[in-house]
Amino acid sequence: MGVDKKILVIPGDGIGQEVTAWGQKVLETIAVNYKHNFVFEEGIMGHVAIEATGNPLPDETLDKARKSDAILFGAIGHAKYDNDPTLKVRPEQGLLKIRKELGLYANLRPIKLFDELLEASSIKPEILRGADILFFRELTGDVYFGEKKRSEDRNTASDLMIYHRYEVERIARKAYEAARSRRKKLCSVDKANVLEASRLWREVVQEIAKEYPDVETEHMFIDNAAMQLVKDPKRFDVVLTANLFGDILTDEASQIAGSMGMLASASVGDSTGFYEPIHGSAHDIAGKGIANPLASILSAALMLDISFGLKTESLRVIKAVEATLKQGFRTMDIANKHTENHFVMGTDAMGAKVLENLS
Ligand SMILES: NC(=O)C1=CN([C@@H]2O[C@H](COP(=O)(O)OP(=O)(O)OC[C@H]3O[C@@H](n4cnc5c(N)ncnc54)[C@H](O)[C@@H]3O)[C@@H](O)[C@H]2O)C=CC1
Ligand SMILES: CC(C)CC(=O)C(=O)O
Ligand SMILES: [Mg+2]
Repeated sequence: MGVDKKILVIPGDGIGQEVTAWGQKVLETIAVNYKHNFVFEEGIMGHVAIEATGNPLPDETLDKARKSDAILFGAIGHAKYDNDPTLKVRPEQGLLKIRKELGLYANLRPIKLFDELLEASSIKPEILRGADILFFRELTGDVYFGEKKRSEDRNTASDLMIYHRYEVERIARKAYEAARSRRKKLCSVDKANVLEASRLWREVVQEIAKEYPDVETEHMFIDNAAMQLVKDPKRFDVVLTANLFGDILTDEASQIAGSMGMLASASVGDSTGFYEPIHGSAHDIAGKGIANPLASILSAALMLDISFGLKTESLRVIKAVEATLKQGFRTMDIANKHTENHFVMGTDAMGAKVLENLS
């Protein structure tokens, strides 16, 4: 028996538009192959929404999001805002607001290296082989949501780094539960030697750790973690961290998987699930048709598994990606200059190869 699901697709800006089309096509193909009924709606967010309505997250999009079983998101952002920090209405506000409004406090970012991409990374293969990390990045607190201030003379600015006990408790429990079904190791990353918000974080994680005596807990400072991640990525299993640290560490960790274009994510919490690549709208390559669509396709796989419980279908998508890589097909970001038998192609050709491997 197939399942009925309502999926909201928010392509957003830049390469978000280009790659999300392939995440959606993969979901459509899975629906046909496994006789599910997926109904798709589209919503706008980010720069495109500001241009159309003046609002980076129009009420209509938020409304559709609340009514959906899952959301497939691309990316937001536009060079115009990056180049002019004085602009008050910004694409990123849309993404932050939808995360907060939907209570998406846990952002899962799996870092899994496909063997075929061992040579694509800037890190040595012997350091990378076997690396498999699951990040739990807190997503609705921290400096992203604390009070922002600018003095009247505009010469002083501050962003409040704020955490409440309950926010740390709920994401810590989720991370520990995940660690239990993996290698039973959890590393909590903070800056408790300096920051009061991190001291609360560490205190709460130490308390929650007592509920999970079967999981080995380690606490690490963010600066050390950033170094250890590239020195010896295999030492990590589950990494639990705050919003800002998780944002930065996972971009770094994308090099373990070969490219930003390979990393998918799932944001979960109080209601619907939200699935997106970890990358942004990538102005430098937007509109050129060369972005890697695999992060969006792998985000669709996470949706099938986490929101719909369709593990077989999710694995089918991952296998199709693996098969595509095994056949030597590569987008520019994961091509190895030293290998002759790679076929370097654009977004649409790569997406089409994955679809072929799904059929
Ligand atoms: N979740 C989101 O919507 C995010 C939005 N942004 C926004 O995106 C805009 C650009 O930000 P950046 O700092 O440049 O980060 P970015 O993640 O967009 O790009 C960083 C680098 O990775 C490359 N890259 C990213 N995705 C790729 C893909 N699928 N295939 C091949 N290469 C890929 C880009 O070409 C660029 O060189 C900004 O406006 C920023 O605010 C940034 C990060 C996350
Ligand atoms: C653009 C930010 C709001 C978000 C970000 O960089 C991320 O979620 O990875
Ligand atoms: Mg980021």
